[in-house]
Amino acid sequence: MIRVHDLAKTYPMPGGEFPALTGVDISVEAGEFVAVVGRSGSGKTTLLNLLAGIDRPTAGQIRVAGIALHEVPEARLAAWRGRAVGLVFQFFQLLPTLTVAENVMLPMDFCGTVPARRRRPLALELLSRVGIADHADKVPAGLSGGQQQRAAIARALANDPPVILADEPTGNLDSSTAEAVLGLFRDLARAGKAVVMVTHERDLSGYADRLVTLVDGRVAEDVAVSA
Ligand SMILES: Nc1ncnc2c1ncn2[C@@H]1O[C@H](COP(=O)(O)OP(=O)(O)OP(=O)(O)O)[C@@H](O)[C@H]1O
Repeated sequence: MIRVHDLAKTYPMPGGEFPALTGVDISVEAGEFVAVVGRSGSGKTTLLNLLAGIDRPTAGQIRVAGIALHEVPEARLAAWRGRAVGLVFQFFQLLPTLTVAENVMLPMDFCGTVPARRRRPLALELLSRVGIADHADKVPAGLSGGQQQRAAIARALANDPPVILADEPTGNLDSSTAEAVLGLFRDLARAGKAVVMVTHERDLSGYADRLVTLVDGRVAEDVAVSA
């Protein structure tokens, strides 16, 4: 589902180019949950943004959900992303003036893949899947942090994308809520999604399948997580 080969990303800096990623090789299959760890500045968010087609690589190959992101024109990326990738962020990024159900329906409205009359029932189904159907008609501010992250995960699933990318999704949650969210990602992988999560969580056993460690923009380690 994800194939990255010899990927590089440099950022222009006053003194020259800064190499944020160099020679990165990573593969993620459907049904796999891969955690990406590394110190601040090691390139984790840069990698996730490249996988999401939010940013473009400087060099190398990056194939995600059937498309070669290093080749495809920028204009096609937004439509591709809406169907192929579900994004989850540390601070949830729910729209505060919409209800939780309306937030989940937004990607459906944007892509038009779900017929209009099916959107709310599907949003309620997804909210029930993440355990917060009772909160569908509240605005996000009326929910706890963990509940807001569940809502954001439901939104990421709106168009049934094969790939879920999460950037520190537990970074703003207490430890028991964080474990529940990790469990949701594990279950999504078991249901066939390819899940890549940037994280500072230390103990991923029982959740992630693989741990990729970035050091200074390079893959220092790519190992199975022991159960
Ligand atoms: N737009 C940019 N312009 C210049 N340098 C950047 C830009 N974005 C990131 N960088 C640099 O690239 C490196 C990698 O950044 P990145 O945000 O990917 O790291 P990270 O591992 O996600 O860090 P953190 O854990 O703090 O979020 C850092 O040194 C950062 O300063």
